[in-house]
Amino acid sequence: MDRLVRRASSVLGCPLDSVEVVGNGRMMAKLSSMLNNTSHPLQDTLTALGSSFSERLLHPRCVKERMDEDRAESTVPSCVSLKSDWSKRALITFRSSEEIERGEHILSNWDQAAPPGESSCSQSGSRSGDAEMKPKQRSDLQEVIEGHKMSLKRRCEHVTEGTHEAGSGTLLNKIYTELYITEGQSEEVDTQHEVRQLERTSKKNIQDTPIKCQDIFKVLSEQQRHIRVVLTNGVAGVGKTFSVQKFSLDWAEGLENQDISLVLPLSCRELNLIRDEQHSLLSLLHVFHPTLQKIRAEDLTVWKLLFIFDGLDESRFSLDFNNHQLISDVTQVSSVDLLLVNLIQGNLLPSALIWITSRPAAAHQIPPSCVDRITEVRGFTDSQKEEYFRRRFSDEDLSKRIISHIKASRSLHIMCLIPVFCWITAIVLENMMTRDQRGSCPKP
Ligand SMILES: Nc1ncnc2c1ncn2[C@@H]1O[C@H](COP(=O)(O)OP(=O)(O)OP(=O)(O)O)[C@@H](O)[C@H]1O
Repeated sequence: MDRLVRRASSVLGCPLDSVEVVGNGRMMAKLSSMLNNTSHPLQDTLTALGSSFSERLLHPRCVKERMDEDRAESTVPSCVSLKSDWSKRALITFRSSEEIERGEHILSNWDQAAPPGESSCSQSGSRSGDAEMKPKQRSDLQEVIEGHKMSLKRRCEHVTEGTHEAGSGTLLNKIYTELYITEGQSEEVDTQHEVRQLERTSKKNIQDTPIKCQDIFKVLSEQQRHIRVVLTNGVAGVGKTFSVQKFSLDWAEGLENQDISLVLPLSCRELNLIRDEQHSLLSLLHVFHPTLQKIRAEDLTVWKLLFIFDGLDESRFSLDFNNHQLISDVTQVSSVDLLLVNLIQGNLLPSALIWITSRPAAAHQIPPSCVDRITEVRGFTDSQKEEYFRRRFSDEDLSKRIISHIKASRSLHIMCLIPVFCWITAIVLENMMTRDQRGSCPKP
């Protein structure tokens, strides 16, 4: 760190005892190695971190002016903060997650630009203590991510349907059938008979924009901005939890959304169990994802996280988005509903992605101003229904018979729009068609 201070003081043109650099450990290691690289001045890289940042930090004259200005205003700027003996020391702080993230990004690009096998440290001929820490830290973090992926894979690869014991069920990938999901949602309140409602839902509207489950956080057109919060609606049994499970499994298996560092599913029903407890966001993660015990508060601010709150309709929390205490520190202990509100509003971990699933009647709990994309799980199209039964039964003849039986019954065919009805139908018809009960098979 001394070495870093010495180099910073010479680049900033300030006396040695007037500079102190504090911040995220990984960032420090990076800065340290940059400073050792004389061919890559600090100014260039820090300038890229943003104008307000660079104005305050970079130009020695600005630093001096800011020191005087800030002393006069006695306010603490976002990047250069003052200690009580400010007249003597400039404290350079990487405080907000955005600054750190932007810095990390730029610095890692810079790392990649270096000739292979030639780190900034090796160019200077020596390694600082901080820089030596870096690979170790990085591999520790990578280990945590890999451990979490393995644990999530174990949790998601088997599905439990009906009254099966948890974990005893079938492989998700064997029975998972693609669902029809659209961007936006149907707004009208339906007063029709349920079967009629389903019939109408099953007819595709030309204005519906289909979206794949794995793409819900992707910017898909030029008009769209960064998608931080996604709210997915869908009626009972339509496949919201299955979608969450498939999304998580694909991530854990390294197939989709690999730009996300950690996918963190949290079932609202399970969150209810700690409704009366006090937690910090960090301790809450430790409770539901014990493999993450090793992660530290600063890791949460630099990683790209995705929190999934599945089944908002089952939540017993009262989420008050208008009148609440502000929480921005992942170690601050508070009630769980406060943590949820601050996370969803972006006060806590502003760069974290949030996915909430809900039955339509409960979705209004999230203010539209917090939501960047609404999607709706609509169930199975006709071809997806058939695909479902083909996947479910390895006996091709049986699946053919079941499909033609369903097609022959208008109401059964319509009801199979909802996957849970497909499951019930599959169980009942398999039982009737495979046992010697053909005579009692329900007539279409
Ligand atoms: N994509 C799918 N592929 C195969 N089966 C599915 C799929 N989606 C749902 N199912 C079947 O439907 C059942 C209900 O699905 P799921 O639990 O995901 O519904 P949900 O929308 O979360 O319902 P709820 O609102 O009641 O929680 C599953 O147990 C499974 O049998």
